[in-house]
Amino acid sequence: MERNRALELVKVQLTDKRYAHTLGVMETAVMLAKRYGADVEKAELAAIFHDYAKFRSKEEMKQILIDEQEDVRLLGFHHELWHAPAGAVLVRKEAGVNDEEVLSAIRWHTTGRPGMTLLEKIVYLADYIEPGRRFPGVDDVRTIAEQNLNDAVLAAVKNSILFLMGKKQPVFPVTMDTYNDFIQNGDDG
Ligand SMILES: Nc1ncnc2c1ncn2[C@@H]1O[C@H](COP(=O)(O)OP(=O)(O)O)[C@@H](O)[C@H]1O
Ligand SMILES: [Fe+2]
Repeated sequence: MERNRALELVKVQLTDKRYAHTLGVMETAVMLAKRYGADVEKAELAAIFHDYAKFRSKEEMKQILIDEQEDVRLLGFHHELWHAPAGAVLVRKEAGVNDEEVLSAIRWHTTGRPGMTLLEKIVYLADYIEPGRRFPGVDDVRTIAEQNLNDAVLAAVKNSILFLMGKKQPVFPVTMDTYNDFIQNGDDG
């Protein structure tokens, strides 16, 4: 799908602020794809659509997760986690995107997963470091992202886990599994 068409489809789904974030993720994902040899067009498309379902109702997202037999553990965690897998489903159904690599990068952009693909890492990291993001540690991750993709994704995963723990919030186990995967498998992860 052409970039402007994708942006048009996404813009109406989002608030202005979230759309601005999306543009930041798009630019960052394209930059990272060029740097690390990923498919630039797929990275751009996945980034544009990554938060497509962000403002859907809890009820709609929950029903999608049940219908599509997504990981049932998600239902026991914060609904913020639901927009990523629900988004992958809706982007296929409503926007007609059928590229599994693109859909998978949307699906895993919030939690990460063990054995992340290059495209999944790029979208996950772009979401974390896009220029509009301001949280403790993000500049360190930006610096690492200039050198080593796996190290940068690991740093982002670690920061996210520590951030949630700092607020005494539950951590979805797949993110812990992602952390362990990077630690145990290093550059193969
Ligand atoms: N493993 C996790 N367990 C629980 N909550 C998480 C986990 N990972 C991310 N979150 C929370 O989910 C929310 C959405 O994350 P994300 O999709 O990365 O950002 P965005 O707000 O840009 O959509 C964030 O508030 C984050 O704190
Ligand atoms: Fe998101």
